[in-house]
Amino acid sequence: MRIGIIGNGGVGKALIALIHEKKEKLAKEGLHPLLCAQLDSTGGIYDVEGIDLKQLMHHNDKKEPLKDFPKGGSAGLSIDDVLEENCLEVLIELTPTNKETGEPGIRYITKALESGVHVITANKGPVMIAYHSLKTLANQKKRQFWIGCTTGGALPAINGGLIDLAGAEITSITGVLNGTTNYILEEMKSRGCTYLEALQKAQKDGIAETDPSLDVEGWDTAAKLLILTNVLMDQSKQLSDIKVKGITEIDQAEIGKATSEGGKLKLVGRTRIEKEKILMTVQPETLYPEDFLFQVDGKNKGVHYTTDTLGDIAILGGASGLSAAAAAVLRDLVNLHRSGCG
Ligand SMILES: NC(=O)C1=CN([C@@H]2O[C@H](COP(=O)(O)OP(=O)(O)OC[C@H]3O[C@@H](n4cnc5c(N)ncnc54)[C@H](OP(=O)(O)O)[C@@H]3O)[C@@H](O)[C@H]2O)C=CC1
Ligand SMILES: N[C@@H](CC=O)C(=O)O
Repeated sequence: MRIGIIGNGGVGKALIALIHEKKEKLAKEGLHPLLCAQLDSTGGIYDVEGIDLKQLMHHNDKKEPLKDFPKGGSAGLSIDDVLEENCLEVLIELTPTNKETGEPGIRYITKALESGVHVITANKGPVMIAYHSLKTLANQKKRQFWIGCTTGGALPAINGGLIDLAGAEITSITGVLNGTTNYILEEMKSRGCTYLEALQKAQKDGIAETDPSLDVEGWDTAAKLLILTNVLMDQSKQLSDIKVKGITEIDQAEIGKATSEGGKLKLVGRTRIEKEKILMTVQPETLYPEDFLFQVDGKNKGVHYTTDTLGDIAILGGASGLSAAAAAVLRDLVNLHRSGCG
């Protein structure tokens, strides 16, 4: 399977390492990913014979830009240059999330699908802004569009909803969907860290967004809630339809109050139907032991669906992390292969 990757940040580098590490396991099910192209914002590498992953990992360890890779590296290499070669079967899109425009992700995904290339993305921007049109384009082109990493990385929230809740109507979605804020709140509670110390730790571990205000102001949770709602409840909501409050004003006193009441403060996203209207909120809430998501601690996340025919379904775990996010992208690649494509 000839693949290309756009983005060589935390997730991109972890994905290269994971594909290399899992080579034999993947080969056992007939999947042989051949990385033919990788791009960042300054250029990239194109090699139709397949980029040597070990050499690329070494290059990444030295923090050298892709354009300086000895075989096939060039400044200014673009997605158009790569797609013109007609070589790729799958494009993996890993550029930063832009919640206002969805760019550059929307542009890259559109170009790839138009060229008949399957797409996997971890980038929430294009999915929250243009999921239905991108999915329609993918269907028209008989190509696949996988988004399993966009709603909590390793947490199988969206694929679980799409595949395992098929045929049921989802009547509400509740999620603790952001590992960074969950981790910050727990560090503040259990270690008495300040908000800023805990945020710096999350940034050091690579789980905070490139722009961490997306995490702490609640926008990452809102983006994931929006994707789950639009995709699983067939809605066309926008970010502006969600009432969003983050954790930036939470202090030790509020955390202490929740603890003394036997609860835990968490950043919770909710979609529910009231009087036939969809209501969506993201805000800090105190959860109690009887809540499905009470046990979601540390960098973990969780989602709770109520449905008409399948009852209550909760999915918990999937701690945020670069390798975990890369593994969620690989999961989509394996499922794409299992579906008979590539
Ligand atoms: N980190 C995590 O745990 C998770 C991340 N995600 C999502 O995955 C995506 C990638 O995350 P992450 O790897 O952490 O992000 P990083 O910021 O670490 O990396 C982003 C990469 O995209 C490249 N890039 C930026 N703009 C462009 C452009 N216009 N054209 C080509 N390449 C570009 C950057 O290149 P350069 O270095 O040259 O600027 C960089 O290599 C994001 O959308 C994020 O929301 C999803 C789940 C979990
Ligand atoms: N910043 C996010 C990473 C994955 O989406 C998080 O903290 O969960």
